[in-house]
Amino acid sequence: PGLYRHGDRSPIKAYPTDPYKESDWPQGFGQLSQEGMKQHFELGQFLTKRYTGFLSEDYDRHEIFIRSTDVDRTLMSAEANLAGMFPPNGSEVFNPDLKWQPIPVHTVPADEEKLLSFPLDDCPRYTQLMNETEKTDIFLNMTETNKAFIEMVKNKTGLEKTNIETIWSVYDTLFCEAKHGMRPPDWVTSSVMETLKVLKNFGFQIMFGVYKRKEKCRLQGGLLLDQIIKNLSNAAALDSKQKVKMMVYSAHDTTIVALQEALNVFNGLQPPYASCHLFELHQEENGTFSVEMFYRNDTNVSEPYSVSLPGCSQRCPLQDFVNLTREVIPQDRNKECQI
Ligand SMILES: CCCNC(=O)[C@H](O)[C@@H](O)C(=O)O
Repeated sequence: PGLYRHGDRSPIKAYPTDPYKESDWPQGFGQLSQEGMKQHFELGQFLTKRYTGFLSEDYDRHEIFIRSTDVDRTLMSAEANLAGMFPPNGSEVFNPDLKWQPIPVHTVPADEEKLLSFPLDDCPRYTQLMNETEKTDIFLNMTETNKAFIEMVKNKTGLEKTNIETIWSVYDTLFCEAKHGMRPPDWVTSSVMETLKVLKNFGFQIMFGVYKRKEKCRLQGGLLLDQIIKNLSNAAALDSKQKVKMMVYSAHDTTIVALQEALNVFNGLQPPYASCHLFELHQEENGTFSVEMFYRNDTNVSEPYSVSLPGCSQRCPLQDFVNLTREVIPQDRNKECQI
């Protein structure tokens, strides 16, 4: 299975005093840019190259299944990714002037999405854990230390309330504008961006970690990890009818963070555009199965980073992988969410 974040996009929104408005973006807010399309086309080429010999050269609908959140930027990222993975050759060409073939991208309506959108907002116990997180020393120190800075951002941006979450949004908007050559207002110096970045990453760290990580993960990313483990176990089952060799999930930065915190391998940084977490199931000589994980978060290096589950070797026996992750897999999430 592979999980990736969509590619480069326009900001989700503007802050009140932002000189740039939705009309300054070719497709408006929250939309995949051509840079984002290229990023996923390239990731698709990487995946096909990496799995040459495992996946058939030609697209085979029995071998790969793609699911995306029902959001334009993730649906379009998956389409660009598949254009990179499976350009048609020979008999697959349906239009000689077009090196592209349609490949299904599955999804579910946003209000029914429970696998790929995090944090899920249907869990009172998780809300309680987040309220408790905001009372921890580490959170209070972070907000106290940056009190004047947050106040300055509030005044400059015209935001009614500023907290760690809304700071994420200001950083995101300024980051997207800078990436697309839009000059920031004078108050946005490089040190302001650096502090915003630290606070933004802190926002990701507290989302599923820092305080009661395991319980937060049981209620959030553990749902996705449970599904991935089921995919791996089915593939390893002797009588495996499952022909699907690769499950691909097209999602968001918070999806990757939720999953990586459940695995206790999160590096504390927002996953970059088109970053990709890979699980590979390998069969050993003796017939047993092992899981290897990789995280491709830097396209300047040719190979993705190996990622080890804490307490297990990089090539982790499937049974150990299941045992070591059991504590973040919810047994009865509805019950665990009640307060
Ligand atoms: C409220 C906006 C939430 N942000 C998103 O959905 C983005 O896709 C974000 O998750 C990302 O990966 O950029």
